[in-house]
Amino acid sequence: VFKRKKQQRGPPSPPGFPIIGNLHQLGELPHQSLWRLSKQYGPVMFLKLGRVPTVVVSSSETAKQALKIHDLHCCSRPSLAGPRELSYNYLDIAFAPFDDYWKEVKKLCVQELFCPKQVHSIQPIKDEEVKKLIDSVAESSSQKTPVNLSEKFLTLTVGVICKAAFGVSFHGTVLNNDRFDKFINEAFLFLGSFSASDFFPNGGWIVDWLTGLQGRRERSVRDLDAFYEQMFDLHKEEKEKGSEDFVDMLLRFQKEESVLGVGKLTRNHVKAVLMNVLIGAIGTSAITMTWAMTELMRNPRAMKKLQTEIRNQMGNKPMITLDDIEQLHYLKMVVKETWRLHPPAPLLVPREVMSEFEINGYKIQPKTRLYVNVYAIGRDPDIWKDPEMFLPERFIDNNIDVKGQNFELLPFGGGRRLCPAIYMGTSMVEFGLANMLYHFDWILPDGMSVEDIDMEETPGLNVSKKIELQLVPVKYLDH
Ligand code: HEM
Repeated sequence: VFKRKKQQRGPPSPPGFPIIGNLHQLGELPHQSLWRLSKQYGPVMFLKLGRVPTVVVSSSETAKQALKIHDLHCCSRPSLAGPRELSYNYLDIAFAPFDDYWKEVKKLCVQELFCPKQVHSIQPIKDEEVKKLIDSVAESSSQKTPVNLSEKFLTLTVGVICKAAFGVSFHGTVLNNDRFDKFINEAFLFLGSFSASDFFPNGGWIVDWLTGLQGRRERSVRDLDAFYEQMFDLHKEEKEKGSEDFVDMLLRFQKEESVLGVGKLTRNHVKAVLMNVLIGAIGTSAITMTWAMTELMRNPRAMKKLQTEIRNQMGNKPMITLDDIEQLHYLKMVVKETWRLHPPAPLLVPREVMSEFEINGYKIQPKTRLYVNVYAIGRDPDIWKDPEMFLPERFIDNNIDVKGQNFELLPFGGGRRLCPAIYMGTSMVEFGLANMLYHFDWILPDGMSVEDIDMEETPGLNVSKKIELQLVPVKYLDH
């Protein structure tokens, strides 16, 4: 009787199979499959993913309960094979369990690495990188050829982040864009893709070994390690004197033993944090800019309104500044609307429950893996009128922001695990978009109509547009 009563108190669960449980229901794009399942089983759902008990919350109310009210019960991270290897055994911020080391290192990075002062200090780097982007797009516009915007946005963020992190440009070095894309894509795959050992902790590694996944993962760790080492060398040899970059800062923390109450930082700590910076910053920002441009192309009214706002603000000035960006209110609404429909991390980063708590009266047990489906929340018709429509104006009369306090819009997550670089990420996205829309008009390649724009997504920790966005730029000549 006791057993039955306890079971009754658990959240509703779709029926599963022995051994694999509900694994087969995840599909290629888990955030979408889980969204569909939540319509049937409700906003708190229990799944057995292989051996792992998992709870998915899919409404703003239940997200608030998890991320705010019960945050302290569930703000650890599960132990996963890819993240473990790429973070040198959890020496990073994003995948480290909730402990003293994580608390100290996150505080340090929030205060020094990702703070507004730092965002302002890297503005000259952004100006330089965006100028390269404008010049290369202008070349395509004179030849009337399409530009691969997914790739261009990635190049922009890689350029900015590498310079900000390592103090050196990697343009023209052995670490050219092609190779870097490959690194990043492989790393993303291993951080997000679910490997057998993540669901079958006792024997899954055999499957990973047999399928070759383990070998690929080890190669990816080796490649990235070699990359950090090369960048450290370049940093030592080439860096001009000047402002402190992320590596300078991390090396300074390494020397100041007293910075961390929990011990001295090693070279591997520095690499693990840099992994978070690279992976955290590059994909997310480029993905957002690409989706925003895609939605604007499908909504010419919003595109026109945004370009008019930017061009009125700029007059004939050649360079967009951070102060200009602050005046672009419609741009900010467009970015929020993009995040509502296309959150780059639609299931955030998985959490692990540390002690028992309840959501909607359902008991959640320690060691349960917890996903917050922010993709489902962004499309919830109880919160958003006409959720499938791209309508930036819906943000005019409300104060909904993305800082983790409005549980209907959570592109950066919330609670103790909130993304520490919201300002840095937002300003990167707004700056890149504003420049592309100020200097160019955009048309679809010959023979393509708005209905042909593809909206398919790629799987992974960060979900991007599957088919790269190709558009033809037309130079705006008023300045
Ligand atoms: C458009 C830009 C960005 C988006 C949408 C984004 C989104 C996110 C999300 C959803 C999480 C997980 C939150 C959770 O589990 O509740 C996260 C965590 C994190 N992000 Fe970002 N991010 C962005 C930019 C950045 C940048 C620029 C950096 C670093 C330079 C960064 C570094 C991190 C780190 C270190 C964490 C781990 C926090 C923790 O576990 O305590 N992110 N981000």
